[in-house]
Amino acid sequence: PTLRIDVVSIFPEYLTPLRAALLGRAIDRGIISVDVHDLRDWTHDVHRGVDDSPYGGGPGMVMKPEVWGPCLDDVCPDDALLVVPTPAGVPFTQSMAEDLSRERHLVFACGRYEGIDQRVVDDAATRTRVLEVSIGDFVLIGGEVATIAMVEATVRLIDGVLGNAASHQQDSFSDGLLEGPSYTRPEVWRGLAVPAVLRSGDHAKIEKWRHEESLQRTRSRRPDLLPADEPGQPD
Ligand SMILES: Nc1nc2cc(Br)ccc2s1
Repeated sequence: PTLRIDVVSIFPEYLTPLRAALLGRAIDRGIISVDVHDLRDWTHDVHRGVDDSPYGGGPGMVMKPEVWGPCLDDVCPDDALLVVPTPAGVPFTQSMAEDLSRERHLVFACGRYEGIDQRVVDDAATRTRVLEVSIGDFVLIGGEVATIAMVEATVRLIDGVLGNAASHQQDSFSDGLLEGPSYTRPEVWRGLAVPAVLRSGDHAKIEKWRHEESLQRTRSRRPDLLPADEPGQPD
């Protein structure tokens, strides 16, 4: 395949959405491969324990290095890129998705609890490239949903995955602004009409109107995305 994806989780069934719809088709067509591993297969004890209390005290549990280490030894070769979703990670962006889509082999380590013993990442970093990545300023229960989001954002960029109808060429962040409103038939729905300009056939006017809508929406929802020369920049 163009891209090999391995995911490690204590809830492998959480990753089944990766086999549905367009991503499932990409697997069937051999564009990508997705293998999910149950971290508990690398436990040693009869209780298949994966976590323990945190040194220094505090709430919650930490995932054991003695389980994660051998797992990544088997699942993550040195030439792969290890991606560790965590609220404490660098922000995941479209640009990072583009970088990941050019990789040959991605390994996602899904943590739960308060996270994975830091020495697992530190040890892996002596052999391979490691990215600790956040998908947003909110805390999930584990890294699985973040992994699904990052895989979807990454795989859709690989040639052949999206039909050309759903091309990613005009992605909403392509000009750095938020996408404005979209409309389709009927022309009037529940008394609401489609903006007349969109039915004018005047493509220059339509393009101008759409850019203005994008700017207006970006000013109101994401002033941080505004280019320096646009009014409305946060101080
Ligand atoms: N936004 C995110 N929240 C979490 C929580 C855990 Br627990 C593991 C990974 C992530 S990524």
